[in-house]
Amino acid sequence: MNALTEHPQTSRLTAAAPSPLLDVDGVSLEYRTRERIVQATHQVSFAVDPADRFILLGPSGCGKSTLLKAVAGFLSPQEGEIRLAGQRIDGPGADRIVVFQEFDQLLPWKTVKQNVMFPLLASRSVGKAEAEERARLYLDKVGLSDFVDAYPHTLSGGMKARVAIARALAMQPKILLMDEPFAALDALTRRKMQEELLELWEDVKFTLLFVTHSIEEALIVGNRILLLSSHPGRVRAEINSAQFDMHSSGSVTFQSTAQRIHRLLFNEQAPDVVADHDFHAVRLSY
Ligand SMILES: Nc1ncnc2c1ncn2[C@@H]1O[C@H](COP(=O)(O)OP(=O)(O)OP(=O)(O)O)[C@@H](O)[C@H]1O
Repeated sequence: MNALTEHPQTSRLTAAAPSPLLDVDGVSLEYRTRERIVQATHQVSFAVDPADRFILLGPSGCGKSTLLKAVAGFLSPQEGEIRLAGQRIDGPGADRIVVFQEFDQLLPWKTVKQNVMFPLLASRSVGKAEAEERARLYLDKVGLSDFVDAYPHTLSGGMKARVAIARALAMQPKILLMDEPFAALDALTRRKMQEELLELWEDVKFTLLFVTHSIEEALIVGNRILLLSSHPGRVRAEINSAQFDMHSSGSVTFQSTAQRIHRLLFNEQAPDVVADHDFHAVRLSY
Protein backbone atom coordinates (compact mmCIF):
# COMPACT_ATOMS: atom_id res chain seq x y z
CA MET A 1 0.00 0.00 0.00
CA ASN A 2 1.26 3.47 -0.88
CA ALA A 3 0.23 6.60 0.91
CA LEU A 4 -1.05 9.32 -1.37
CA THR A 5 0.57 12.61 -0.52
CA GLU A 6 -2.22 14.80 -1.87
CA HIS A 7 -5.95 14.54 -1.34
CA PRO A 8 -7.09 13.26 -4.71
CA GLN A 9 -9.30 15.69 -6.63
CA THR A 10 -10.62 12.80 -8.61
CA SER A 11 -11.24 9.15 -8.06
CA ARG A 12 -8.43 7.02 -9.48
CA LEU A 13 -11.06 4.57 -10.64
CA THR A 14 -12.00 7.03 -13.36
CA ALA A 15 -8.78 6.23 -15.12
CA ALA A 16 -9.44 2.49 -14.87
CA ALA A 17 -12.88 2.30 -16.47
CA PRO A 18 -12.62 2.34 -20.27
CA SER A 19 -16.31 2.95 -20.98
CA PRO A 20 -18.30 3.66 -17.84
CA LEU A 21 -22.07 3.90 -17.95
CA LEU A 22 -21.97 7.19 -16.04
CA ASP A 23 -18.99 9.50 -16.34
CA VAL A 24 -18.83 12.50 -14.02
CA ASP A 25 -15.86 14.45 -15.28
CA GLY A 26 -14.39 17.36 -13.30
CA VAL A 27 -17.78 18.64 -12.21
CA SER A 28 -18.13 21.86 -10.22
CA LEU A 29 -21.65 22.81 -9.20
CA GLU A 30 -22.96 25.99 -7.63
CA TYR A 31 -26.15 27.70 -6.60
CA ARG A 32 -26.63 31.38 -7.36
CA THR A 33 -28.90 33.14 -4.93
CA ARG A 34 -29.63 36.87 -4.96
CA GLU A 35 -27.10 37.45 -2.18
CA ARG A 36 -24.30 35.06 -3.03
CA ILE A 37 -22.91 32.12 -4.95
CA VAL A 38 -22.72 28.82 -3.03
CA GLN A 39 -20.18 26.40 -4.43
CA ALA A 40 -21.52 22.89 -3.78
CA THR A 41 -18.80 20.74 -5.41
CA HIS A 42 -15.35 21.36 -6.82
CA GLN A 43 -14.05 19.37 -9.81
CA VAL A 44 -15.55 16.05 -8.78
CA SER A 45 -14.88 13.08 -11.02
CA PHE A 46 -16.06 9.49 -10.79
CA ALA A 47 -17.21 6.75 -13.10
CA VAL A 48 -20.02 4.27 -12.54
CA ASP A 49 -19.98 0.96 -14.36
CA PRO A 50 -23.08 -1.08 -15.28
CA ALA A 51 -24.57 -2.90 -12.25
CA ASP A 52 -22.46 -0.89 -9.79
CA ARG A 53 -24.06 0.07 -6.49
CA PHE A 54 -22.15 3.33 -6.27
CA ILE A 55 -22.42 5.38 -3.09
CA LEU A 56 -21.82 9.09 -2.59
CA LEU A 57 -20.86 9.47 1.08
CA GLY A 58 -19.86 12.61 2.90
CA PRO A 59 -20.72 15.07 5.65
CA SER A 60 -23.82 17.21 5.55
CA GLY A 61 -23.57 19.95 2.94
CA CYS A 62 -20.76 18.36 0.92
CA GLY A 63 -22.87 18.36 -2.22
CA LYS A 64 -24.09 14.75 -2.47
CA SER A 65 -27.69 15.67 -3.29
CA THR A 66 -26.50 18.40 -5.64
CA LEU A 67 -24.41 15.86 -7.56
CA LEU A 68 -27.40 13.55 -7.80
CA LYS A 69 -29.56 16.42 -9.07
CA ALA A 70 -26.96 17.19 -11.72
CA VAL A 71 -26.89 13.54 -12.84
CA ALA A 72 -30.71 13.66 -12.95
CA GLY A 73 -30.37 16.70 -15.23
CA PHE A 74 -31.99 19.27 -12.90
CA LEU A 75 -28.76 21.30 -12.59
CA SER A 76 -25.99 22.05 -15.11
CA PRO A 77 -22.31 22.00 -14.12
CA GLN A 78 -20.42 25.30 -14.06
CA GLU A 79 -17.35 23.30 -14.98
CA GLY A 80 -16.88 19.77 -16.32
CA GLU A 81 -19.33 17.39 -17.94
CA ILE A 82 -21.61 14.48 -17.05
CA ARG A 83 -22.12 11.73 -19.62
CA LEU A 84 -24.47 8.77 -19.57
CA ALA A 85 -23.62 5.99 -22.02
CA GLY A 86 -21.34 8.50 -23.77
CA GLN A 87 -24.05 11.17 -24.20
CA ARG A 88 -23.73 14.49 -22.41
CA ILE A 89 -26.55 15.03 -19.92
CA ASP A 90 -28.29 18.34 -20.55
CA GLY A 91 -31.68 17.82 -18.89
CA PRO A 92 -33.90 15.28 -17.17
CA GLY A 93 -34.68 12.03 -18.98
CA ALA A 94 -36.54 8.74 -18.51
CA ASP A 95 -33.17 6.95 -18.56
CA ARG A 96 -32.52 8.34 -15.02
CA ILE A 97 -35.14 7.94 -12.30
CA VAL A 98 -34.78 9.50 -8.85
CA VAL A 99 -36.16 7.98 -5.64
CA PHE A 100 -36.24 10.45 -2.75
CA GLN A 101 -36.92 9.80 0.92
CA GLU A 102 -40.33 11.50 0.76
CA PHE A 103 -42.52 8.59 -0.23
CA ASP A 104 -45.53 10.88 -0.15
CA GLN A 105 -44.49 11.61 -3.71
CA LEU A 106 -46.93 8.75 -4.46
CA LEU A 107 -50.20 10.10 -5.86
CA PRO A 108 -52.81 9.62 -3.08
CA TRP A 109 -55.78 9.29 -5.44
CA LYS A 110 -54.20 6.47 -7.42
CA THR A 111 -53.83 2.85 -6.35
CA VAL A 112 -50.42 1.24 -5.93
CA LYS A 113 -50.60 -0.28 -9.41
CA GLN A 114 -51.79 2.98 -10.97
CA ASN A 115 -48.93 4.82 -9.25
CA VAL A 116 -46.41 2.45 -10.82
CA MET A 117 -48.09 2.69 -14.23
CA PHE A 118 -48.37 6.49 -14.16
CA PRO A 119 -44.86 7.54 -15.27
CA LEU A 120 -44.78 4.77 -17.88
CA LEU A 121 -47.97 6.10 -19.43
CA ALA A 122 -47.16 9.80 -18.91
CA SER A 123 -43.80 9.41 -20.65
CA ARG A 124 -45.48 7.35 -23.40
CA SER A 125 -42.71 4.79 -22.88
CA VAL A 126 -45.13 1.87 -23.37
CA GLY A 127 -48.82 1.17 -23.98
CA LYS A 128 -51.39 0.43 -21.25
CA ALA A 129 -51.13 -3.36 -21.39
CA GLU A 130 -47.32 -3.29 -21.17
CA ALA A 131 -47.46 -0.70 -18.37
CA GLU A 132 -49.81 -2.93 -16.37
CA GLU A 133 -47.65 -5.97 -16.98
CA ARG A 134 -44.53 -4.12 -15.83
CA ALA A 135 -46.34 -2.72 -12.78
CA ARG A 136 -47.38 -6.22 -11.71
CA LEU A 137 -43.91 -7.62 -12.37
CA TYR A 138 -42.04 -5.02 -10.31
CA LEU A 139 -44.63 -4.91 -7.53
CA ASP A 140 -44.21 -8.66 -7.29
CA LYS A 141 -40.43 -8.23 -7.10
CA VAL A 142 -40.80 -5.86 -4.12
CA GLY A 143 -43.28 -8.21 -2.41
CA LEU A 144 -46.40 -6.10 -2.94
CA SER A 145 -48.46 -8.27 -5.28
CA ASP A 146 -51.24 -8.43 -2.68
CA PHE A 147 -51.44 -4.64 -2.51
CA VAL A 148 -51.80 -3.63 -6.16
CA ASP A 149 -55.27 -2.14 -5.55
CA ALA A 150 -54.45 -0.49 -2.21
CA TYR A 151 -54.21 3.30 -1.85
CA PRO A 152 -50.97 4.89 -0.55
CA HIS A 153 -52.49 6.13 2.74
CA THR A 154 -53.17 2.52 3.77
CA LEU A 155 -49.47 1.55 3.44
CA SER A 156 -46.63 1.64 5.98
CA GLY A 157 -43.53 3.76 5.34
CA GLY A 158 -41.58 0.70 4.21
CA MET A 159 -44.36 -0.32 1.82
CA LYS A 160 -44.44 3.19 0.32
CA ALA A 161 -40.69 2.93 -0.14
CA ARG A 162 -41.19 -0.37 -1.99
CA VAL A 163 -43.82 1.19 -4.28
CA ALA A 164 -41.46 4.08 -5.08
CA ILE A 165 -38.68 1.60 -5.92
CA ALA A 166 -41.02 -0.56 -8.05
CA ARG A 167 -42.23 2.54 -9.87
CA ALA A 168 -38.66 3.62 -10.61
CA LEU A 169 -37.52 0.15 -11.76
CA ALA A 170 -40.61 -0.32 -13.94
CA MET A 171 -39.29 2.55 -16.07
CA GLN A 172 -36.22 0.36 -16.67
CA PRO A 173 -33.87 3.34 -16.39
CA LYS A 174 -30.20 3.12 -17.32
CA ILE A 175 -29.42 4.24 -13.78
CA LEU A 176 -31.47 4.45 -10.59
CA LEU A 177 -30.71 7.52 -8.46
CA MET A 178 -31.55 7.30 -4.75
CA ASP A 179 -31.22 10.25 -2.37
CA GLU A 180 -31.22 9.02 1.24
CA PRO A 181 -34.22 6.84 0.37
CA PHE A 182 -34.50 5.17 3.78
CA ALA A 183 -33.53 8.10 6.03
CA ALA A 184 -37.09 8.75 7.20
CA LEU A 185 -37.71 5.13 8.22
CA ASP A 186 -37.23 3.66 11.68
CA ALA A 187 -33.99 1.70 12.24
CA LEU A 188 -35.52 -1.78 11.83
CA THR A 189 -37.46 -0.89 8.68
CA ARG A 190 -34.40 0.86 7.27
CA ARG A 191 -32.33 -2.29 7.72
CA LYS A 192 -35.06 -4.42 6.14
CA MET A 193 -35.23 -2.05 3.17
CA GLN A 194 -31.45 -2.23 2.72
CA GLU A 195 -31.70 -6.01 2.69
CA GLU A 196 -34.57 -5.96 0.20
CA LEU A 197 -32.74 -3.50 -2.05
CA LEU A 198 -29.76 -5.87 -2.18
CA GLU A 199 -32.05 -8.85 -2.94
CA LEU A 200 -33.71 -6.83 -5.68
CA TRP A 201 -30.31 -5.94 -7.09
CA GLU A 202 -29.36 -9.66 -7.12
CA ASP A 203 -32.52 -10.25 -9.16
CA VAL A 204 -32.50 -7.25 -11.56
CA LYS A 205 -28.81 -6.13 -11.48
CA PHE A 206 -29.75 -2.49 -11.99
CA THR A 207 -27.15 0.30 -11.80
CA LEU A 208 -27.51 2.38 -8.67
CA LEU A 209 -26.19 5.78 -7.60
CA PHE A 210 -27.08 6.14 -3.92
CA VAL A 211 -26.60 9.11 -1.60
CA THR A 212 -26.25 8.62 2.13
CA HIS A 213 -24.46 10.14 5.09
CA SER A 214 -24.58 6.84 7.00
CA ILE A 215 -21.23 5.05 6.85
CA GLU A 216 -22.86 1.75 7.82
CA GLU A 217 -25.52 2.06 5.12
CA ALA A 218 -22.84 2.91 2.55
CA LEU A 219 -20.81 -0.20 3.42
CA ILE A 220 -23.87 -2.46 3.36
CA VAL A 221 -25.56 -1.16 0.22
CA GLY A 222 -22.59 -0.23 -1.96
CA ASN A 223 -19.95 -2.11 -3.86
CA ARG A 224 -18.06 1.17 -4.34
CA ILE A 225 -18.06 4.25 -2.15
CA LEU A 226 -16.92 7.72 -3.12
CA LEU A 227 -15.93 9.78 -0.08
CA LEU A 228 -16.45 13.50 -0.43
CA SER A 229 -14.80 16.13 1.74
CA SER A 230 -16.87 18.78 3.44
CA HIS A 231 -18.21 21.83 1.68
CA PRO A 232 -17.49 22.35 -1.16
CA GLY A 233 -17.38 18.63 -1.94
CA ARG A 234 -14.17 17.25 -3.45
CA VAL A 235 -13.24 13.63 -3.96
CA ARG A 236 -11.36 12.37 -0.91
CA ALA A 237 -11.09 8.66 -1.71
CA GLU A 238 -12.83 5.74 -3.31
CA ILE A 239 -13.36 2.51 -1.46
CA ASN A 240 -14.11 -0.95 -2.68
CA SER A 241 -16.81 -2.22 -0.33
CA ALA A 242 -18.01 -5.21 -2.34
CA GLN A 243 -17.01 -7.64 0.39
CA PHE A 244 -19.58 -6.28 2.87
CA ASP A 245 -23.28 -7.09 3.10
CA MET A 246 -26.10 -7.23 5.65
CA HIS A 247 -24.36 -9.97 7.57
CA SER A 248 -20.95 -8.34 7.92
CA SER A 249 -21.88 -5.32 10.03
CA GLY A 250 -20.71 -6.96 13.26
CA SER A 251 -17.38 -8.11 11.85
CA VAL A 252 -14.03 -6.66 12.88
CA THR A 253 -13.14 -5.71 9.27
CA PHE A 254 -16.46 -3.92 8.82
CA GLN A 255 -16.03 -1.97 12.04
CA SER A 256 -12.42 -1.02 11.35
CA THR A 257 -13.28 0.08 7.80
CA ALA A 258 -16.16 2.16 9.17
CA GLN A 259 -13.83 3.79 11.69
CA ARG A 260 -11.29 4.55 9.03
CA ILE A 261 -13.93 6.14 6.81
CA HIS A 262 -15.07 8.19 9.78
CA ARG A 263 -11.53 9.47 10.31
CA LEU A 264 -11.22 10.32 6.62
CA LEU A 265 -14.52 12.17 6.60
CA PHE A 266 -14.16 14.10 9.81
CA ASN A 267 -10.41 14.62 10.17
CA GLU A 268 -9.45 16.47 7.03
CA GLN A 269 -5.77 16.32 8.02
CA ALA A 270 -5.70 12.51 8.24
CA PRO A 271 -2.87 11.34 5.98
CA ASP A 272 -4.33 7.90 5.48
CA VAL A 273 -5.81 7.96 2.00
CA VAL A 274 -4.33 4.86 0.47
CA ALA A 275 -4.09 3.18 -2.88
CA ASP A 276 -4.51 -0.57 -2.92
CA HIS A 277 -2.70 -1.71 -6.02
CA ASP A 278 -3.89 -5.28 -5.50
CA PHE A 279 -7.38 -4.28 -6.48
CA HIS A 280 -7.59 -3.84 -10.25
CA ALA A 281 -4.32 -1.95 -10.02
CA VAL A 282 -5.76 1.49 -9.44
CA ARG A 283 -8.82 1.34 -7.25
CA LEU A 284 -8.55 3.15 -3.96
CA SER A 285 -9.36 0.67 -1.28
CA TYR A 286 -8.61 -0.48 2.24
N1 LIG B 1 -31.31 25.53 -3.47
C1 LIG B 1 -30.16 25.91 -2.91
N2 LIG B 1 -29.77 27.20 -2.92
C2 LIG B 1 -28.60 27.60 -2.37
N3 LIG B 1 -27.72 26.75 -1.79
C3 LIG B 1 -28.06 25.45 -1.76
C4 LIG B 1 -29.29 24.95 -2.32
N4 LIG B 1 -29.33 23.61 -2.13
C5 LIG B 1 -28.19 23.28 -1.49
N5 LIG B 1 -27.43 24.37 -1.28
C6 LIG B 1 -26.10 24.42 -0.64
O1 LIG B 1 -25.22 23.60 -1.43
C7 LIG B 1 -24.34 22.85 -0.59
C8 LIG B 1 -24.52 21.37 -0.88
O2 LIG B 1 -25.83 20.98 -0.51
P1 LIG B 1 -26.35 19.47 -0.68
O3 LIG B 1 -27.79 19.45 -0.28
O4 LIG B 1 -26.01 18.98 -2.03
O5 LIG B 1 -25.46 18.71 0.39
P2 LIG B 1 -25.60 17.22 0.93
O6 LIG B 1 -24.21 16.65 0.97
O7 LIG B 1 -26.60 16.46 0.15
O8 LIG B 1 -26.10 17.48 2.42
P3 LIG B 1 -27.09 16.61 3.39
O9 LIG B 1 -26.38 15.31 3.71
O10 LIG B 1 -27.24 17.47 4.58
O11 LIG B 1 -28.38 16.40 2.65
C9 LIG B 1 -24.70 23.24 0.85
O12 LIG B 1 -23.82 24.25 1.25
C10 LIG B 1 -26.11 23.78 0.73
O13 LIG B 1 -26.35 24.76 1.72
